[in-house]
Amino acid sequence: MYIEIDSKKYWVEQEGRGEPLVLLHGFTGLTKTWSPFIQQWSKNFHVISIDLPGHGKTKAYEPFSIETVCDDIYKIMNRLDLDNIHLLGYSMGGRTALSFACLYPQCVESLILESSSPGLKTVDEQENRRKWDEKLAIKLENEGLFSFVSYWTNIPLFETQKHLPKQIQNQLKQERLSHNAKGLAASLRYMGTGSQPSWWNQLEKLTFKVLLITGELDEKFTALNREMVNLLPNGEHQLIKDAGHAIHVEEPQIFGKIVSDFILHK
Ligand SMILES: C=C(O[C@H]1C=C[C@H](C(=O)CCC(=O)O)[C@@H](C(=O)O)[C@@H]1O)C(=O)O
Repeated sequence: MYIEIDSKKYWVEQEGRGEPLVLLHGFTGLTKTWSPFIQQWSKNFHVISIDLPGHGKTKAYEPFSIETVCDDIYKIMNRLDLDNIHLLGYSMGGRTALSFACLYPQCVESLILESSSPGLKTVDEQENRRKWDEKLAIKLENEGLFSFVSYWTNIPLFETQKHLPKQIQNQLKQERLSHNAKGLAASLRYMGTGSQPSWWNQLEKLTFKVLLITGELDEKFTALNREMVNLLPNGEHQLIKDAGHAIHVEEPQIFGKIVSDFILHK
């Protein structure tokens, strides 16, 4: 279904009954990212998946920011009459979920972050990252989606995905190719890692349960999350053996159970 927020149209999918579990995909992902888990999770939860701006069926091309997207998610929650949500985000979706949790902590029952971060600590790091994301956005606009997806699929962060069955790799590639260059470029410019606030100093204020999940082969985000968990009053970090950045793709059985058990307090 579409939910109109001001001039934007957010694509939102819902399944199941119970406590609300809101799912936010990563860069180049979409609601379909979560398809393998919906049947399992919707047995116990009211699962809500949202296409973030620049992705999937959501139509929101004017300038936005991670803060304005969080404001929109808050409005979507109100439209759906949702109270305290369990919020799960992967990578960019995790940065968005953590941003929402810092801006609207009263709305969050629990937070699950897969391979994500609170942003960059210094202004220099943010500026340098904005330049990197801008170069990527220009690459997208100049070379087109197919060329960008070929590049993106081959960045070192996703090296572990090369060991996945070809069918899974192709499915991922088709998901990335289902977008358009303009939307992904907007996402890089307006919701890139360098464009968001740093939430590092807010982590200690988050009193609800927070589960951090990283793959042991994803050294960068595992190191970041080891630092994050020490700042969270009610946090835990699960390290997934032999997995890289996209644990939900590489170890779906383990990932699906970890999320269910965490929310059900098992
Ligand atoms: C390459 C880096 O940053 C990117 C890595 C992951 C994020 C993401 O959402 C990727 C999802 C996917 O393609 O599976 C992305 C983001 O957070 O926006 C980052 O740009 C890095 O080394 O930080």
